Amino acid sequence: MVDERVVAPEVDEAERAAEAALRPRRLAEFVGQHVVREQLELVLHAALARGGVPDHVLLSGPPGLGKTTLAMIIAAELGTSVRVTSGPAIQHAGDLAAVLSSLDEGEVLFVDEIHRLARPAEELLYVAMEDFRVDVVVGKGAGANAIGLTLPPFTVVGATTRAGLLPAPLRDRFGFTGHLDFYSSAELEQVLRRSAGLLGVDLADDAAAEIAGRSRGTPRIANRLLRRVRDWAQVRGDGTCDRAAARAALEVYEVDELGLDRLDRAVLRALCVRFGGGPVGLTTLAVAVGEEPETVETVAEPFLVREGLIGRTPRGRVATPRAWEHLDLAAPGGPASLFG
Ligand SMILES: Nc1ncnc2c1ncn2[C@@H]1O[C@H](COP(=O)(O)OP(=O)(O)OP(=O)(O)O)[C@@H](O)[C@H]1O
Repeated sequence: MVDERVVAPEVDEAERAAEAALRPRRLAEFVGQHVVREQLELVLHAALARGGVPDHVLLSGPPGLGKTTLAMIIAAELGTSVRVTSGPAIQHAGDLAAVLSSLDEGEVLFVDEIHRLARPAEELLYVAMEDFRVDVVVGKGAGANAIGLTLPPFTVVGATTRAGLLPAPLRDRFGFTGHLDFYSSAELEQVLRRSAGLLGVDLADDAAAEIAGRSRGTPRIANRLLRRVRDWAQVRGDGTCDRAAARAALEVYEVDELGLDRLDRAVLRALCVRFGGGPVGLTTLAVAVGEEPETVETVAEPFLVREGLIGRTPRGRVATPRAWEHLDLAAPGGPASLFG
């Protein structure tokens, strides 16, 4: 159930290509995130005016909000190319040394999930960021020798969903940190209209609003839902992406008006109906919906908490009045229960 979630904020390899086609290429096309955009624009344009490289950039925020897109945009704005790697892809410090020593002057090195770099690679990286130098070890055992290599200036763009997990020495090497926040519905509508144009989909305004409202503040989810609505319109409808098509398509995928899917609603319903609104412990709640506690905690709960549908207390999870309202149920002790 979890792997196929249409509202998952993560992406798999198959979807990457579809996403790449929808990526804004320049800052001016990047929707929303006004503060980060303006700050970045200053950093980049000042570097361009000086003819040097900008400070290293750290982008933090939940998945699907545009960190990779911004990294590509930074390279484009600087008129340079980008090398892409990620924390988990770098097994040994030597792998990172090889990447660093092959960088051309002014290039951007994008390190996704930078908080997942192994400690030796992390140390190598912050020395390289500070001094544009990397020590390459040649040979093995007693005969091993470290040779210092000077690197041409370059810019690291690091992306992380967990800025707090970055060790201070690495975090401090970033001269600019931008935090990406969830998008408003109006911003997501703008993302959707732009994507629809690129996909050749005729998207009615009310359909854009309908999809945006169910996209959990995340452009990746908005674009994914748009593709599902387009499919529905082609197969079941007459190709028109209007509000009726959007509603029907998203019903097929069990995404409700708030953007909750089947698992989210199962958790909410169990909490309200089976446990009378809680408090109930995570494990008990997970057993009630037939999932692992970790799945409930990492997949369903963050959005339910963010939406103010459930609360976490020291004694367990509790349903808020909004949860009962969303499920169309009368809250215990509420006015409706006096009569029901
Ligand atoms: N501000 C934006 N304007 C337009 N489209 C956007 C914006 N932000 C993200 N997108 C689109 O959303 C999709 C996901 O963006 P991206 O891959 O950059 O997210 P991410 O934060 O790097 O996620 P992850 O960390 O999971 O890789 C892409 O198709 C991208 O084009």
